[in-house]
Amino acid sequence: APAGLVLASAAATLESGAPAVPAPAVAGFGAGVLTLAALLGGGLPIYRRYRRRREAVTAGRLSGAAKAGTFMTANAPVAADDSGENEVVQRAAMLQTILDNIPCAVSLVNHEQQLVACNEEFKRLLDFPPHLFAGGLPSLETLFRYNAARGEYGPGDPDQIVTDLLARALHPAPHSFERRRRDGTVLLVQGQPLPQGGFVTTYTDITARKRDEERLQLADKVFENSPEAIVITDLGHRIVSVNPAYTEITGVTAAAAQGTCFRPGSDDGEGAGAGGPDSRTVWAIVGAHGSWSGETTGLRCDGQRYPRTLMINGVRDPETREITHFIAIFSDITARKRAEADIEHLAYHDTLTGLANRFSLTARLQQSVADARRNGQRLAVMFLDLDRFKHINDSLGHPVGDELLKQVALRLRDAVRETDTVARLGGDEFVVVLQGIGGAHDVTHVAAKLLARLSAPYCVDTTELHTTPSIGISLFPDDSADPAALMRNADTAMYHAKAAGRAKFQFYTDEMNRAATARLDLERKLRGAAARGEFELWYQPQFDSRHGHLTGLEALVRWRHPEDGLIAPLRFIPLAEETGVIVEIGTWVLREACRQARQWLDAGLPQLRISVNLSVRQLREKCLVDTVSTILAASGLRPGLLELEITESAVMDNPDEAVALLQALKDLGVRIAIDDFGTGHSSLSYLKLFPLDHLKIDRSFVSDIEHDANDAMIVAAAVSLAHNLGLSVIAEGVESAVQVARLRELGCDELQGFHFSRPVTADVVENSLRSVWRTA
Ligand SMILES: Nc1nc2c(ncn2[C@@H]2O[C@H](COP(=O)(O)O[C@H]3[C@@H](O)[C@H](n4cnc5c(=O)[nH]c(N)nc54)O[C@@H]3COP(=O)(O)O)[C@@H](O)[C@H]2O)c(=O)[nH]1
Repeated sequence: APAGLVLASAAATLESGAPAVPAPAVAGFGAGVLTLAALLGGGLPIYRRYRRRREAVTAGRLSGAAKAGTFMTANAPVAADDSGENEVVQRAAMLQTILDNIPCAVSLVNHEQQLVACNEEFKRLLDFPPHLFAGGLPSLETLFRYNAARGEYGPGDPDQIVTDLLARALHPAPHSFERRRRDGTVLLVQGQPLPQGGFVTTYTDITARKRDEERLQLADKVFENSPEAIVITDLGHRIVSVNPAYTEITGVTAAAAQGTCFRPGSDDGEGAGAGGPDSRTVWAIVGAHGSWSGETTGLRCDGQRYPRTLMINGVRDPETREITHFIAIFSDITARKRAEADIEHLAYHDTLTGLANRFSLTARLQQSVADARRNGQRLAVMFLDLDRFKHINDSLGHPVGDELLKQVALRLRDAVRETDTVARLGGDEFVVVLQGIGGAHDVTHVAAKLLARLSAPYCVDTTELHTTPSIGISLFPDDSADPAALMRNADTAMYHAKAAGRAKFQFYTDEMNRAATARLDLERKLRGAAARGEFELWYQPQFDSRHGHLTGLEALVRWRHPEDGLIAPLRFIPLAEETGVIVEIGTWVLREACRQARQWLDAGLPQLRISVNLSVRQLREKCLVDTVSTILAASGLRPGLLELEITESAVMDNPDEAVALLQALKDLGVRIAIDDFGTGHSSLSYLKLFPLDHLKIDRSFVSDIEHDANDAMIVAAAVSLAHNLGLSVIAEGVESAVQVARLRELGCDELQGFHFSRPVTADVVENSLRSVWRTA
């Protein structure tokens, strides 16, 4: 401000002529002309010239605060033309105009913390309501309070905030900071102290700039931290910039990459089959269409190839819309490709052996049949099942079973051509599809080879294992032209190979098909037959060989089907064994035999031993001992009158378990007989351990005993063995008086067979018992 200029709080005071300017403001000035600045209207100082008069105050003129002996001062405006006031006013107006037109908000605060000037932008930008300015320019404190109350300075006690701000404003220092307002706008606040006290402050709306900066920072972060490689090239495809992911994927540093040509395609200098288009093609498409995306094969700096997904776009100048750069984004999809390959492998392969699974076998067989039809060739489907695999799995554990299956898979794969299909359907079932075969003879050759290779011993850990395959074979087009039927027919043939004694291969025939259909029909009827009450128990008497009296009855099941009539056990017992239905049937037999025996006793008929056959499947049932015990208790039959017949092969299959099981049954008080003795491979050491009562010599040794000296010797040896072990011996299948005599001579204790009686119904038994049933 020019020398002698003083700011007054209101021009009106100045122009009133009274003691206008507060003492401090005019201190040091005597009478004469002075220029005073008055704040008018918009808040900007208006400069006016005043002539000051000073008079001594006399007693008669005392007024207001003036005292006698002091001076009274009066200011009168000087005429404009005479003092150059025009120039000052013009400059002031110019200044206000400038303030109103500069693109930021401006405020001027004096040393008394009074807002003395501001522009319209100040009110607008800081969003001050008009009422704040209704009584002229507000004080700094008013503005601070208003702002603090509306949270402009952030959280905290508004009073405290205002106190702090006012204290700071008393000693203004140059400052510059950003203030983010509650509505999200960002102001750059810059303050500058004034030489005469107070300060001027500018407020610039930098919201857009900040947003741009933040966007740039974000873009920078994305660029730096993106897991995808980002490459920026110029129009000549030369690399301008790459991000760290690029270096990570390719092994090429940013410095080394810069200036080199970016190759987005699958470029293979040696012409090896890399996937995707080459770089020239990709750039040509980008040139024509502005962008390209797809999969290509990249090359790392160590020469290793990797699959990648890549996207290239042209970057356009926002104004000219001309492409100035290209940006390529790509990622290494090695892991994804590997996972996809694994998933695909899982979908089409058996996880244990790596062979084709059922799903892919079906697809491949369809394809093979189509090829064979087109080429006029033959094709063979071989269905393989491992004999005794279940036993190995159950007794040695699943890890051993799994290892065995893996070795079988390897042997199968090794034994056939690369073009043939080898699949595992699950469990121990395998299928081999032989393509382009000449005829049945070729297949016989392969089947014999498979039989031999798969029958050779296996070594799992340190255990030597033995298994053999049963193989069923069907031929295209001979047995069927339909892939599903070829599989079914091979399965049927395999079943027949098993039934024919295992370790065999068998071609499919029409008779097999008929038998398989009948078997399926029987199986369907068998399920639930016990619940429907279709079974009957018949009984065959057993006699003392010396005195001829009745010793017991063997209970034998019969199936009376409502449409098919009486079905013999040999037709349905093996099927019931295979399907597991035997457990349901066996339980019914046991319950019915005990009930009937007890009923005969209650009817006053002689006390008799009742024999019931137990199947292998029943022996495997965990609850067998409980079942027998419950049935005995329910019937009220004395346990000693029940004899359980267990075949020799059933106990010798797993003798260690059999010892424990037979002992548990024996502990119930029942008797135990070994059935079909001589047909299995009994170990003497085990026979000793089994808690047996009876040994039943198989009828195959009885049927020819009168002519075959070997049979007689076997029976003699069995009798001797049994007697030495303290067991009694019964011979079954006795059909003639000669056999009776011979068996008596050989020391058999009891006899059973058609010679005495065929199995008969319970009614017949009852009548016979009433008339004392004995041998002649
Ligand atoms: N698990 C069960 N198996 C049972 C049950 N009922 C029977 N079976 C078994 O079915 C097979 C055939 O039995 P079936 O047709 O009843 O034949 C028995 C006798 O009829 C027959 N037999 C008796 N004497 C003679 C004879 O002099 N000659 C001759 N050719 N056959 C004769 O032997 C069968 C009894 O055999 P076994 O049980 O070994 O004593 C048969 O294997 C039965 O075991 C059942 O309820 N559960």
